[in-house]
Amino acid sequence: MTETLKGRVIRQISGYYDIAVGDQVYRTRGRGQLRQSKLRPVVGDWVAFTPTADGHSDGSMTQVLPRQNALVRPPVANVDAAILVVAAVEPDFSLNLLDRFLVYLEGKQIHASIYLTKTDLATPAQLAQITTWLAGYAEIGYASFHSEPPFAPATMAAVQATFADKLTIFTGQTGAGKSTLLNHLVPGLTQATGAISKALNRGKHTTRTTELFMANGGLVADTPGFSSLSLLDVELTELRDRFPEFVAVAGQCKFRGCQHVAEPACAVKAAVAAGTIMPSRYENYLQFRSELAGKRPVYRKQ
Ligand SMILES: Nc1nc2c(ncn2[C@@H]2O[C@H](COP(=O)(O)OP(=O)(O)OP(=O)(O)O)[C@@H](O)[C@H]2O)c(=O)[nH]1
Ligand SMILES: [Zn+2]
Repeated sequence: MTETLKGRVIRQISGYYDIAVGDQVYRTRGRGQLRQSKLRPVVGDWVAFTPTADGHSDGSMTQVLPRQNALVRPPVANVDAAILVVAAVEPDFSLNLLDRFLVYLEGKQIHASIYLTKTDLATPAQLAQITTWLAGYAEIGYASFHSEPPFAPATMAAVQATFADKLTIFTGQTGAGKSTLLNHLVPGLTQATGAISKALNRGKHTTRTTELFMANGGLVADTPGFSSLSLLDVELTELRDRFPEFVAVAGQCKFRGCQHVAEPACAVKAAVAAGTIMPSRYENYLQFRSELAGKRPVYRKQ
């Protein structure tokens, strides 16, 4: 009788699931009752499985354990942390897009850190403006990193130090520099990816999805394919809860259900007027609200 082990799906490829238990990786297939259950395993899932006697090939996965959270595009479960990669220029820095990503991640109970790329391409004036903004985000609780010149060892070490015992995703706009940054943070990552694809590609069609990499005692994932259109996945009345600095003062609003829009004696509006909440955050809140109000309730049917 083989024992049942618990591990974490780090890669899904051509019908196989690679499961990490510490540093050891087991290749498994989903089995009977798992196939019947509706819950399909994704990377990041904690699962139960029985390895074969040699421990390395064709074990069977029997159970997907409950998830703490799950991203849909791309599918990743049990995400602890996110590094939101934003470029200073090319593509242009956008507070609106930054807030959109943060709102999305807050919905998954993920408080992101921000990494500013392409500092070498920005003018000193642009950099000064952006770092002032980022100081405002740090006060909300969104720490940020940036490096001049790019990828300085001290900055890389500071980011790597956040990885331990966590699953961290790298997300952000296409072209912001996620993959480039990850290659600096996880040396050998490109080669490892190539080696895995080659080992599995026995002349058959190979499907690859997001993959988790072991780094500094944790797991990291690149997440390509995020579209800004899909980021506002929230009910209109719940949007306010995704702005931590609003939540922090909302207890002082006169009305319990205050949406911080037209209500009198609103502590959020008072804080914006006093300069303790960034005006751009409040403006983006209002803009997201009007976008959500204009949406047809396609998700509310069931
Ligand atoms: N000058 C400069 N170029 C950079 C920097 N970071 C990334 N790039 C370049 O920006 C381009 C896009 O970088 P990627 O790492 O592919 O961006 P990505 O976010 O992974 O993009 P997607 O895979 O499309 O989501 C590449 O040509 C990189 O070489 C930087 O700090 N400075
Ligand atoms: Zn209010």
